[in-house]
Amino acid sequence: MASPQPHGTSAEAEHRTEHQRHHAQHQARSVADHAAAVTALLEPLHSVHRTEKLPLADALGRGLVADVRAALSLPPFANSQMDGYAIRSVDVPDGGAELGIMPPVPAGASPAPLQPGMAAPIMTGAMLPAGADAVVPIERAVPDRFLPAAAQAKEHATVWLPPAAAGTFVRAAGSDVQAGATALAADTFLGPAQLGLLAALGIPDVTVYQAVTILLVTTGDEVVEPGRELPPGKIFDSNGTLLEAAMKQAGLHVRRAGIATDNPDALRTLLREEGAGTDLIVTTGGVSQGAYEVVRQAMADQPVEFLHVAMQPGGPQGIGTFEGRPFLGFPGNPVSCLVSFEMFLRPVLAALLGAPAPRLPVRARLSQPLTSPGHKHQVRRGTLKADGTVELQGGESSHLMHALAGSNVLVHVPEGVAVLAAGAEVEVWML
Ligand SMILES: Nc1nc2c(c(=O)[nH]1)N[C@H]1C(S)=C(S)[C@@H](COP(=O)(O)OP(=O)(O)OC[C@H]3O[C@@H](n4cnc5c(N)ncnc54)[C@H](O)[C@@H]3O)O[C@H]1N2
Ligand code: MOO
Repeated sequence: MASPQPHGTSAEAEHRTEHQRHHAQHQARSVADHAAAVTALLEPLHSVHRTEKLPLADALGRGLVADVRAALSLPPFANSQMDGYAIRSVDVPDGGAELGIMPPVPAGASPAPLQPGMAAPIMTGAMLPAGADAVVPIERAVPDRFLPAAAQAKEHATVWLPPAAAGTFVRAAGSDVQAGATALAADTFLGPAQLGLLAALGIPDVTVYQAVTILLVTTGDEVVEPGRELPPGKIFDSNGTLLEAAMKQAGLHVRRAGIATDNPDALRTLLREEGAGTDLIVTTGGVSQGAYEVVRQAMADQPVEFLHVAMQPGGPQGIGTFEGRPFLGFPGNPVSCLVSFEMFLRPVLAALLGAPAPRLPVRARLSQPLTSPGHKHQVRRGTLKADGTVELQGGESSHLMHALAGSNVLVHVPEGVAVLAAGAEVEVWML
């Protein structure tokens, strides 16, 4: 957390030194406080006016708007967990018993009640006949094969079965979910398992939050589209592809507007024209202290704040609205902009709209020591191994795209921690 702003009477404030004033102005905002600011900016997206009803398969990766109650129990009826014989457990004493055989019960049938002293051949998933309370798997029966229909049709066909306690290999009605229970809570992320549950409950479509549409603009006179010629002093645009892919993978809709040059008027025109109909503008670059900070310049007359978050990488950030449209200005370094997305945009949208899914935080042990600026939350990149150790990839610098590409986790070193030894436990987020 950021240290509290100095306060006191205005007379006391006047006595503050120039240095103190300068320091207060440049005090970094904590990660939590910036996440709260991003939440406040995007809160309007959490609205009943931004929901839609979709067939299940189209709702993959969205957030559920309201609780879903189970209209039926799952399983809806007691059924067999094995191919075998349905019995009344009291009919088979400890030493086993020879029982008469009733007509078989295939899955999908609604069987007649089980007569006392009889066994019904039953298939996995088939409804247990009334009166039956246990199933003996076919391989424990003698004979251990189902009789052919003709033999079974013969009168007095019998099978020897060992005893089975009541409930053996029976899947009780409602053992998964009870009718009337909350099957899924509002804001649940809808992955395959959640959609599968809705299907199991017989629900064909579901009300979800609309996908967020983002205008993504990368900036910089030095940045060239991949595939073009690379003049001296220029670099290829990696941020555009990196963030577009991250956003798409998170289920967001992305509109790319090419690369904006370091001309603020051109950038304003582009944001105005391309931003129409989008929920959020995200830019990369042009937010720090340089002489040609195009994003800062383009936002000069807009309610946009440029500040420093106590985080490395991803320290310089812009936040506000451009002509009323929510705006986030991520820093230009590739790792910085991805970390900004993972630290702010993904978790804030996940909390507001149930999607995208938040990153899975796990505890891991460092395989080597590290140092971190104690006054910042550091985000390193690493490889989580099967033995629960994490190996850092590359240093802390935010231009290390190759090291990022070799990583599968973000490694968190919280504010206040300056040194960690090999073997120290850290939180990592699975990418
Ligand atoms: N005097 C200061 N200088 C810098 C500070 C600071 O606090 N004081 N902060 C540094 C940090 S930290 C970062 S992060 C960057 C952020 O700078 P900008 O957001 O203004 O970004 P640029 O200057 O435009 O670019 C930074 C870096 O990233 C490269 N870049 C930019 N766009 C792309 C792209 N689309 N694809 C690939 N690489 C890109 C760019 O060439 C620069 O190397 O500022 C530091 N400076
Ligand atoms: O925030 Mo900058 O991202 O440290 O490199």
